[in-house]
Amino acid sequence: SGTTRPMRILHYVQRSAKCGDVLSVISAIDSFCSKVEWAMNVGDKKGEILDAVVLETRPRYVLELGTYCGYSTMRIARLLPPGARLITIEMNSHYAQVAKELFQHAGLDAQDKSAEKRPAGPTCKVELLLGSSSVLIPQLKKKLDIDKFDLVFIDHWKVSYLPDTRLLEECGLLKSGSVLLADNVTCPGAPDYLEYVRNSPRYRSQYFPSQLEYLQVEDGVEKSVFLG
Ligand SMILES: CCCNc1ncnc2c1ncn2[C@@H]1O[C@H](/C=C/CNC(=O)c2cc(-c3ccc(F)cc3)cc(O)c2O)[C@H](C)[C@H]1O
Ligand SMILES: [Mg+2]
Repeated sequence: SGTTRPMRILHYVQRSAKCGDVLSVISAIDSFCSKVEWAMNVGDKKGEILDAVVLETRPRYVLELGTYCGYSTMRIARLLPPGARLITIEMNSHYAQVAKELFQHAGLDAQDKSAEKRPAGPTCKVELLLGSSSVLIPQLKKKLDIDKFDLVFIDHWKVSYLPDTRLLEECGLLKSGSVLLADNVTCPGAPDYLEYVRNSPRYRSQYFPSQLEYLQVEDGVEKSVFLG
């Protein structure tokens, strides 16, 4: 069988992005996906909103739901100070593998946390967990010694945004001031999630209009601050 789209992205990056240069990997993915083959990365326009929220939040503990090829993982990781931890959850082993190889090319010290033997304590910034968020979220406190997340980037299946947000609340993984940033709240849309964060007294929500990655279609991201 042929190659997959994530593999074609990886091969393009390996051929055309500078090793160890995360910015050149990010721009190589954006040029491939705007000129050769569309892919569902958050992209450069919404990516700038993501960057601004990361810089404004200065998070020490970040969670990403839906790694896919790791494009947004790299956008976030490059802006984190040493000592910060970025946990990204991906249920598809092929996508997780491609993301890991992209992290390697970018020179991001990423660890596959699903590997049994792992060095004590966080030795690296990006921790890629293979599995479903609904299974892994309840295990994060115990397995990774994480108490609360300062920032959560939500970009997995759109029907899972709301149940996983409720799960994060129930597992006590959000503190007053925690920021949720959700991609695609307009296209493809996450109507039940939007209704929840915009009407719940526990969140202060704000919509950032933008465009769907690599296209002239309207999309946007929703930033919701948990009020405790
Ligand atoms: C238990 C399940 C939940 N738990 C989970 N636990 C762990 N990993 C999970 C879970 N659920 C999903 N994943 C992983 O996350 C990724 C999934 C990402 C999904 N993203 C979209 O669907 C999208 C669509 C469009 C779009 C726009 C316009 C169009 F015309 C077409 C497409 C644009 C966009 O920016 C988009 O992000 C990855 C593929 C998948 O394996
Ligand atoms: Mg998305």
